[in-house]
Amino acid sequence: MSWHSRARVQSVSVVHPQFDGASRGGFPYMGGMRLDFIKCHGSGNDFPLIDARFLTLDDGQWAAVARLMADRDGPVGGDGLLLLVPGDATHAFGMRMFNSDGSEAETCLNGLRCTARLGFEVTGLDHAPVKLKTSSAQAALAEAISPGVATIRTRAGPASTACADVGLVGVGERIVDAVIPGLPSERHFTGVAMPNPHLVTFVDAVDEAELVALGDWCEAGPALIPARANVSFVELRAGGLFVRTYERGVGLTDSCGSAMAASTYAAGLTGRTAFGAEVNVFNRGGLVRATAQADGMVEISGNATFDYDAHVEIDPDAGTIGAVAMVEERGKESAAWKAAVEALA
Ligand SMILES: N[C@@H](CCC[C@H](N)C(=O)O)C(=O)O
Repeated sequence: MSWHSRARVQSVSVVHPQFDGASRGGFPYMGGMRLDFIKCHGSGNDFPLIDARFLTLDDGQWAAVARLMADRDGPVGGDGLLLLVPGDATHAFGMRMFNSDGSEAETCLNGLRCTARLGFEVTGLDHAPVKLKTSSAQAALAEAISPGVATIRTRAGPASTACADVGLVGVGERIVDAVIPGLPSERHFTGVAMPNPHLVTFVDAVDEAELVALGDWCEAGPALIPARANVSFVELRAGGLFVRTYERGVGLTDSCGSAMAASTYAAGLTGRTAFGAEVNVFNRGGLVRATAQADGMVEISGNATFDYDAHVEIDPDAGTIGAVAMVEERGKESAAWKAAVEALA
């Protein structure tokens, strides 16, 4: 497949010696660093993606980089930051994901497709288990969902409905299609951990103002759900689901992969769709194809589009970011995804 060509592997150069593992720790911090990145998206969920396998920033610095690079009013913008990181004995590589508020998520399934694509490019593999923050997922190159669209299939799970996993406190063992006592909503929700926390409700029509109000309420980290949650309103549509998500640490997004996985699993669990059947999951950014199994495993096929390559000067300690220096626009890929979305409309 043309998109799998190993044409261009990003080299990430760090200008300041403090961020070179060899010289770290003894020098006063005098300035910033140059970070090379790929601006990518999965189903409209967009991120700067950095090959961080050889970088040694600490967690606080990565959180600062995420806030600077994913700031919608800043020079890059995105729903968060993706890092391709080293694997271990059983994973060829790994992924870390920071939300735009700097918090680190357990997973990001739209981001996983993009990160896996880069991981495949730098390792030459075409499938691999990928190490996530607290779990593992499978990823593989897949047949293009539309001409010219780089496509990755992922398998993640098992999804869990245990409140202890979802982070719901004081409401019993599980919430499946039920009112959640203490949540300011009369709707019936299903709590799902993918393993990041999701609250999913099926609605006749998405009311964005209501979704945002509820998402904002969860963002405050109330006693009911102190680690917060991603909240999704889901419509059953001919041929599939339409998912609208307020993401933890981000806000309203064009799409959220783990929310689409959680919604597909919740739809199967509540008999709205059949386990084992492939479902089209539509969102504001396009669509993915998802299959949930009764054992909680969820497979998703979708785009991993690289829009451009660039670099930026950043000083995470001072909280400053410079202008984006464009290296290469990947216009054909962006156009192929645009055409795919238009064909759906
Ligand atoms: N966009 C992601 C999910 C990102 C993490 C989420 N906001 C969280 O904090 O759990 C996806 O595609 O799954």
